[in-house]
Amino acid sequence: MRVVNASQMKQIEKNANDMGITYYQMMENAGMCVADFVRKNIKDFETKIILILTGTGNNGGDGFVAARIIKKFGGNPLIMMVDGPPKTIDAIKNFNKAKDCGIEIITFEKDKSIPIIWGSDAIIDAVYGTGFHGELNDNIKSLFSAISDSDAIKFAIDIPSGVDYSGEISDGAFKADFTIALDSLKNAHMKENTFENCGRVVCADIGIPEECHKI
Ligand SMILES: NC(=O)C1=CN([C@@H]2O[C@H](COP(=O)(O)OP(=O)(O)OC[C@H]3O[C@@H](n4cnc5c(N)ncnc54)[C@H](OP(=O)(O)O)[C@@H]3O)[C@@H](O)[C@H]2O)[C@@H](O)CC1
Ligand SMILES: [K+]
Repeated sequence: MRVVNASQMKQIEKNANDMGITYYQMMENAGMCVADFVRKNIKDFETKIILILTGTGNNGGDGFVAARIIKKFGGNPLIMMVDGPPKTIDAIKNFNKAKDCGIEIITFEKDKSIPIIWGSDAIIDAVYGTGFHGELNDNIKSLFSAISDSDAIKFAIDIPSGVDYSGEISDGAFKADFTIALDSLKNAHMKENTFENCGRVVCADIGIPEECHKI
């Protein structure tokens, strides 16, 4: 079992990119793994509303890809941007692709968005991954609190938002039933105190060759 910190993960991704597996391709593979895992873990997948919460970084980018592939699989994705529009190049490209394939994309608004939470059968957290630091803002805390009270099945991409890669948990962090760690486990997945946030952790192969892990 491989466990890495955030800078080691960045180096592994850089090694892969240098070998020709681009960051964009890794994001595509990550979103595919998430969509496939979600499809296999939701009963009557095609009939369910799947809400994807996205942030502004590459974790959000993975979420845009997952939404597009969920739709391709015959599912019903709805994207909610909780921190504004994407800012990284690859996430912007995947935001545009999600929009172009007709997925509804809405912006989180405190109070107004809560009924959407109640109407969702599954929720995918693609707000923050290894780039998270500090504390969650109050709007996101209130959103995650409503989600914790809902019956939706909850998935986190890479790391539950509000937990940093080392395992520090900020107040109000996302509580997942499943966390899909990308390529390698991070220190956060190994800490006993993060169990309530991570739920069951699975590690997804996002196409990074074995030799890229020699760091
Ligand atoms: N590298 C790759 O090629 C691949 C990476 N992959 C994926 O990317 C993820 C890492 O992506 P990432 O580095 O873009 O960081 P991410 O976690 O999306 O968040 C950054 C944003 O959040 C913001 N922010 C942070 N804390 C905050 C706070 N408390 N409150 C508010 N905002 C806060 C932060 O702001 P800033 O720190 O710049 O001020 C920035 O805007 C990784 O986990 C995996 O899922 C895969 O696609 C495979 C290929
Ligand atoms: K996340």
